[in-house]
Amino acid sequence: MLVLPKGVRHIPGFLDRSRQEALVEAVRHVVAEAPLYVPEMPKTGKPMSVRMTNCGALGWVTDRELGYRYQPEHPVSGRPWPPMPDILIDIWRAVSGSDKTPEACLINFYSAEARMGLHQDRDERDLETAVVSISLGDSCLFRVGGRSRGAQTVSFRLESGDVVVLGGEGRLAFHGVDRIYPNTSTLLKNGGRLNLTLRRVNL
Ligand SMILES: O=C(O)CCC(=O)C(=O)O
Ligand SMILES: [Fe+2]
Repeated sequence: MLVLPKGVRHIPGFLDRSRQEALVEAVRHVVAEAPLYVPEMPKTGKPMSVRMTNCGALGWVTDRELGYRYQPEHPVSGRPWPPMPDILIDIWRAVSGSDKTPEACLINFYSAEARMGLHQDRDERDLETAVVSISLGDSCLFRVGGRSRGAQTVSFRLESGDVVVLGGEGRLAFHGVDRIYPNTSTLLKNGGRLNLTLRRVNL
């Protein structure tokens, strides 16, 4: 049996197909207002392999000059992020264990070749409230470990409709996406994987 690090919760199949479809529709509206863009790593300017956008009051962005941060506007269009759809707030209420409302939803789009290296989510002022992560579309191999980079990690598949909660001792767990499994879902017409992470940013 797979033992997850303390505070890391995997909820397989949390969203049924019709809620997944509703969420994809909501993401389409967000992306129409706030297009996916290619984020750059701090200092090197190396492009990340995922494309990103956000909804909610604040969005997580990165570029060479200013690095990782939250800001209220899209870095390319300069416009405010679209509001957070109610369906996301409902999911947050159901699983986050927090009375506060999420301020940020980062939307990551992974094509077949995209990955995300092992990292901690620590650009928030609030490092206590859980991070809630929703997977849609193609499956991926997700890896999660402890609070130090060198700690042992476990890997498992995330499928469309799964939710992962990083809370409590798991809030600062290192995690990443090692690979996408192409053509494993029919949810997104053109394939790929969407990941939505809901976060509280300010205390
Ligand atoms: O795609 C995922 O499942 C994880 C995304 C992630 O870790 C992040 O956006 O910080
Ligand atoms: Fe993360």
